[in-house]
Amino acid sequence: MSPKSDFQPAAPATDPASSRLWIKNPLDVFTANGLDARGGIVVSDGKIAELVPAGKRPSAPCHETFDAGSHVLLPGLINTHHHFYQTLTRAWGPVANAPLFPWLQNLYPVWARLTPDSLELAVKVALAELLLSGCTTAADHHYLFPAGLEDAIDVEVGVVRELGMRATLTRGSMTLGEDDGGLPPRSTVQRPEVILADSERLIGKYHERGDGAVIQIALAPCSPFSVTREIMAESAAMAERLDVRLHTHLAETIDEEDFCREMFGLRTVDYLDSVGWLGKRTWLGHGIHFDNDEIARLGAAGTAVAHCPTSNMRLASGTARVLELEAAGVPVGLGVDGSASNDASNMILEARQALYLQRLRYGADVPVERALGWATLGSAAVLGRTDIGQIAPGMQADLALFKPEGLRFSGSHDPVAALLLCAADRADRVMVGGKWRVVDGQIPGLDIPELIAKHSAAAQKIISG
Ligand SMILES: Nc1nc2[nH]c(O)nc2c(=O)[nH]1
Repeated sequence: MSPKSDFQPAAPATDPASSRLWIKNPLDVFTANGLDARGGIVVSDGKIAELVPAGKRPSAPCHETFDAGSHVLLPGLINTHHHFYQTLTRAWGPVANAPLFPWLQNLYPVWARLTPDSLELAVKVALAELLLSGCTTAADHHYLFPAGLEDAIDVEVGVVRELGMRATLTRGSMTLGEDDGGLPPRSTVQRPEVILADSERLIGKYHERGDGAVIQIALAPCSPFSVTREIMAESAAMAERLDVRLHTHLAETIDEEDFCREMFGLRTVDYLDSVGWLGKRTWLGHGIHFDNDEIARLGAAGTAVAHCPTSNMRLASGTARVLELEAAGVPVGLGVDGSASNDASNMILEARQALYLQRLRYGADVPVERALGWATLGSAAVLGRTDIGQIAPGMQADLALFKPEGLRFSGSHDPVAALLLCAADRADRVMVGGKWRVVDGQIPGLDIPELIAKHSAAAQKIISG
């Protein structure tokens, strides 16, 4: 039976500061902080104005109500690591069974054929998929800038704004080509001065600071085997000067660890330290192969980790030591990783994967709520944000509402646990900054069949050359 709802579709409020929406009496709620919001929450001016305890009403009148009696209410999920462009190369046969290095070596020449149009479609598919899975903020690591696609990040900004999400767009880079002992072909690397100039331009043009930021820019030399030490050090210096975050892949595979030893004579964390990256500004994609001493050093430095369980299983990269990282003080969030190594952009399913992978490592008493915590508050900390990732007064009204209904939920009891244990894969409603961006499981205004048709054609073209 569908719930009774007196929700009015998102017409712009005449006086947004005074308009109050009560998302009322959810079936269940996970606030990520232990606060009681079983009576619902009040949204006003794009933020969470009030939590309503069980059995109570809001402290002041509300102009609208949305009856959430059949919804589980979560903070909007936050994805900390992706490569949006890779939706064009999902489940590609030649690398379906390959580990990271050969996977990359086969894919680089394909990705070198990206164009502004194909990137735009790829980003739209990735973001639409994320949004429909309850994700409200996503970080992307874009590191391919072939001729004609110098404005890749500008293209991404346009799509993020169109879908009404938040994003941390990282200006990736590759400078260490095959000829110099790196992994990527020469055609995919850029000159450092080009990278640095574009990075500074993007920060000046798009980077928003403070609560409610929609677009943030971070600097992201790709990985130890694809960049020079110089671009790592220069990016760190720019990040310090312009006060933005730093992102890279680190400790993803044993091949990478071997590369660092052979190329730099260092283990990965020593390498990170040697280029000025061991600090609070930095979050690392994957972060799997650390020894005890390295975990302690990362924790002391406040360096964060984006845990990407599905990709790590798909590429057989290893299992991140998430509980030990957190115990040492490392902020940990979740990332779906690029769609060529996941191959889904689904944040609620990623939380399930994280739960199960970490249970395999640490035992069945890793709670469901801990995995939801990585996908919300943990991920917010990884991106350096204190205004999202939890349901609390003053936070941005970024929310994901799931309906545990249908065959896969039939017979389930605890609604929050059921989201992960019964494999919820689609949100019914998603709100970003007080605006509904998913309504009844759909993105208003987005023609998904048309998007799939265009995206599939672009995917075919990039593979065919
Ligand atoms: N999982 C991934 N790891 C990477 N390392 C690197 O240099 N690029 C990638 C990537 O795209 N995915």
